Amino acid sequence: MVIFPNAKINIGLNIIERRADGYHNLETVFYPIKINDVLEIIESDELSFESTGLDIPGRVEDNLCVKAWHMLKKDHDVPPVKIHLHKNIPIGAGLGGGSADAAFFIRLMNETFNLKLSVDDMQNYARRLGADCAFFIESKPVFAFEVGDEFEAIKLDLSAYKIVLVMPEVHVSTSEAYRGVKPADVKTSLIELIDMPVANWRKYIKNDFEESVFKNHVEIRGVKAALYEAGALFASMSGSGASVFGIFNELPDLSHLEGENQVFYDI
Ligand SMILES: C[C@](O)(CO)[C@H](O)COP(=O)(O)OP(=O)(O)OC[C@H]1O[C@@H](n2ccc(N)nc2=O)[C@H](O)[C@@H]1O
Ligand SMILES: Nc1ncnc2c1ncn2[C@@H]1O[C@H](COP(=O)(O)OP(=O)(O)OP(=O)(O)O)[C@@H](O)[C@H]1O
Repeated sequence: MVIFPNAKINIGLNIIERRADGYHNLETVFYPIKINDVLEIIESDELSFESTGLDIPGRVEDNLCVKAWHMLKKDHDVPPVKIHLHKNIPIGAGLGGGSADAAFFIRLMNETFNLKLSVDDMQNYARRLGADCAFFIESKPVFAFEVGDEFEAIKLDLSAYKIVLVMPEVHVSTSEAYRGVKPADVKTSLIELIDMPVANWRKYIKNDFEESVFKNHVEIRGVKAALYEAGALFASMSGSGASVFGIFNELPDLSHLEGENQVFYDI
């Protein structure tokens, strides 16, 4: 069976406090976008993993799909599978690609082997693999809090707009990005701000990672400025970077950015 894990963007990201376990409490809005990997599992005699498309750094045994299989195997009588992942979602982009693969792998195993896991069960498994992972079980727009794995549904529909994403030739490590931020409480929660018209977001909605990440990677700041110059109503880095998205009324011409960056139109 084949499934198509999708990426996310973060619309606003407030890092509120550092926790005793080293993680951070935050608030953000996760919004699913149409950049997809392709993930297939076939029942087999032994567990195997192969990938095509973008190179995935790290060892196969650390791939989140493989980790997800071992985690499920502990609690359920599931057979070995041959896993094929075609990787399209840029890595180190703040798009949650690895987390999406893991969550969609859990969904695929649940369906294929009739594990009868509820959405809650699957989210609980997903949270064990990464803070971002649980969102991808349903992959619907949500306001997220705690470490980014508790949710409140929101009615955010950006389908009337054109979303464009620019991925510079830079990778940003998530843990390094967290180390660069000084957590602070917020005056008005993002769950209220997100209800404003998109054209007002620029004034009020921010991503706390931008300040420190832009300091180390000026080219990312340049991409954000270029999106506003091209007419974006709102532009922001996603998650801990390096990708930057823009929300437009009409598709912009970003051919001047295409040389040094990968540009995804209408995602
Ligand atoms: C930046 C975001 O993408 C925003 O949505 C996420 O917070 C990152 O989520 P993720 O990649 O699933 O994160 P994990 O794989 O769980 O953790 C990677 C590293 O990020 C840091 N981390 C992550 C999430 C969080 N709420 N606080 C943290 O401090 C920790 O240092 C952790 O070691
Ligand atoms: N299936 C996978 N796809 C991509 N990376 C994976 C996968 N499994 C494990 N990883 C590891 O996770 C690291 C980061 O992956 P990912 O693409 O999720 O990062 P990101 O774009 O920064 O996302 P996030 O929004 O979660 O910060 C990679 O460097 C890789 O070593």
